[in-house]
Amino acid sequence: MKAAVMSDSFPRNPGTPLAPDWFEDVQVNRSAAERRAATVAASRSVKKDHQAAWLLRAIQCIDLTTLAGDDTPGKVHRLCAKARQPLRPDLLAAMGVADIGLTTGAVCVYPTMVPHAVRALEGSGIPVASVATGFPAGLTPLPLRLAEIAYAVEQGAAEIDIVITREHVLLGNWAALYDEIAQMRAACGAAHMKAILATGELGTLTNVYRASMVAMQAGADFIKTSTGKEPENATLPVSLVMLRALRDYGARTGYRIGFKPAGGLRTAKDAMNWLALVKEELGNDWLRPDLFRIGASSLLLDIERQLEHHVTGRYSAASHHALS
Ligand SMILES: O=C[C@H](O)COP(=O)(O)O
Repeated sequence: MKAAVMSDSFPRNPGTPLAPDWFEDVQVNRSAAERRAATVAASRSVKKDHQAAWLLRAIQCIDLTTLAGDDTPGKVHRLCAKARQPLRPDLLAAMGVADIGLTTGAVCVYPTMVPHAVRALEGSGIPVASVATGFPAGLTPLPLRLAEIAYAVEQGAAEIDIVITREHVLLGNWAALYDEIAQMRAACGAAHMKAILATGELGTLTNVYRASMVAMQAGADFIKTSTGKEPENATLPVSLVMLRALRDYGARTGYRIGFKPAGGLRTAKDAMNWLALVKEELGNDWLRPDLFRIGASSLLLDIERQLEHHVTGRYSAASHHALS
């Protein structure tokens, strides 16, 4: 099946041999990370038109997601229609951006929903991302997890969001973690791989740094915080640690890795905080869909309401908006 692909505007991370000396001595100080994250959120002062421009950028970076047990082809079709046209044409016109072809960064679904999403997005250039590898817990045998990746790719997914075995991190079994992620990367082939660390289940920020580094050494194209199903999802301190890890990896190897916070990001203010954090840590260059995604099922709804308020001076009820 023909599918959109993530643009390869820079060389893809090939990975490195496992190098524990890049991370074993690292100890992350939680209160320092929390202080720094709070400073970035508090110092953010983007207003009016500038804020609208940032929210449009956030939309371009959303992986518009549905990962629910009651997903149906119809629901996926509606989600894809929203991905093609995330904002009402009158709002786009009022902001002077009717001609930019605004879409979300991708649509993210379960493997059996991939063909429906590929069909609904045909011709749009919007890639389909599929979770795989026994999402969300990842506790199925490795051959089945690899076969699931192959299935999703075969159905047309251009991006695969894998989950890691948390046990390997909690036991410090870096070789096992590296080996499974490297095999997953091989199974992805040309599809880009986002490695979900499920940071809410890794115990410490030091583990978050170490797991991030192993995932990148094993060839991850993106590192992603959460599945949206853990008790603690994306947080700013966790994201800060992951951004530092990918900055360190880039300094050592020259490769650029993408970052995807996901889970619990629901408000325009959340989107602004994460954009500000990425900008502060990595610069404006990183605020583009091939290096930054926000995984979210309901964030678009609030961004749409805020932009409507920006244009009209009024808020509409959430129920007036199509599925976001
Ligand atoms: O990968 C994306 C997440 O599953 C979305 O989580 P959310 O439903 O909390 O936005």
